[in-house]
Amino acid sequence: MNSVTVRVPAKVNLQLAVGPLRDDGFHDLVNVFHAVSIFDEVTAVAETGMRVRVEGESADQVPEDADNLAIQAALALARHAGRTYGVSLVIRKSIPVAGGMAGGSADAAAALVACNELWGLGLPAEDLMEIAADLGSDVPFALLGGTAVGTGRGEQLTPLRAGGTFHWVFALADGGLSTAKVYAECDRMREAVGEKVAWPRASDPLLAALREGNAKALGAELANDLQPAAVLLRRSLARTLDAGREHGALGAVVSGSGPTCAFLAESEAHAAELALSLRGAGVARDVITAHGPVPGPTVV
Ligand SMILES: C[C@](O)(CO)[C@H](O)COP(=O)(O)OP(=O)(O)OC[C@H]1O[C@@H](n2ccc(N)nc2=O)[C@H](O)[C@@H]1O
Ligand SMILES: Nc1ncnc2c1ncn2[C@@H]1O[C@H](COP(=O)(O)OP(=O)(O)OP(=O)(O)O)[C@@H](O)[C@H]1O
Repeated sequence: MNSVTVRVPAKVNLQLAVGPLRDDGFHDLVNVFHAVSIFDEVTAVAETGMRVRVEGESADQVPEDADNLAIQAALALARHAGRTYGVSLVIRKSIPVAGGMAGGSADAAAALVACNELWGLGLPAEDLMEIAADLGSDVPFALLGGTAVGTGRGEQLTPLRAGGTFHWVFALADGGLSTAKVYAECDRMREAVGEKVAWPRASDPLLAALREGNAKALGAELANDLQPAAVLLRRSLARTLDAGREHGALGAVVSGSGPTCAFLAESEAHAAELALSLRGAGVARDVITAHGPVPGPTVV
């Protein structure tokens, strides 16, 4: 085989409970991940050396050198296998860049799956998971897909069964937000009010709503501890979230470190209607609909 293409979804965080800052610079989390139907595609072609090219949505904002997470994933996999391998990666982006939807992590997960196949390594999922955790906190979930709760820095995963399909609307913003800066702002805001940071706990009502496939209950439980920091760094998000609520979203939340805002709808038709209203309200660069949960990286 000299070419493998993998399709990989974005994520939204249904609950992001941020605990205390650890000595290693990360925070302990309860992170309820949910993979949604916005996909990047990564094609790996056998070649000597390693290179990456990025096409599509905001491609100019993604590095095409060793900073690209997909190339880092390929290098880490080759190192793990103890051999020198070559690959040329082409990434077709649809997941918003630096949008809080783990686009870079998705590309890294897709590159692991594609290169494992291309190089005929046949490494088991556990090995890929280990490599993924070293690449970034969101990469293990990007490899898993579906719905799962992440603890530790988000890399220790327990899959969850969702009792149905949920329909989403995403409001994309102009420009991204740095994940590290949003976490730092969250710490600063907590310190400023002398908040004692509690150990993060999963929300039982949220997990019940997920199990039951109850969109109304899930909408009411969506929660993100990074949201106040993201809104402070990007004031316009307050208006975007308000617009979604005013137009009938069951729930409105910033996705991860933002600036993408996620709105839960009652049905596919309701999502289409809500998307139309949000476009009309002029509160986003673009508005797209999607559903979840969807499976993780898939060879196409
Ligand atoms: C905001 C989320 O996307 C929610 O899923 C993730 O927590 C971020 O995951 P990620 O982008 O894979 O982040 P990483 O590449 O692992 O870390 C980037 C930076 O985010 C901060 N970070 C990340 C994860 C975590 N549990 N605590 C943190 O404080 C740290 O400053 C870290 O240096
Ligand atoms: N393959 C990639 N796709 C997108 N960004 C990448 C990639 N590789 C490296 N990057 C860099 O990583 C930064 C963050 O990109 P990404 O799209 O993963 O952010 P994010 O969706 O906010 O991440 P998260 O939700 O995991 O915090 C970008 O600004 C870009 O410079």
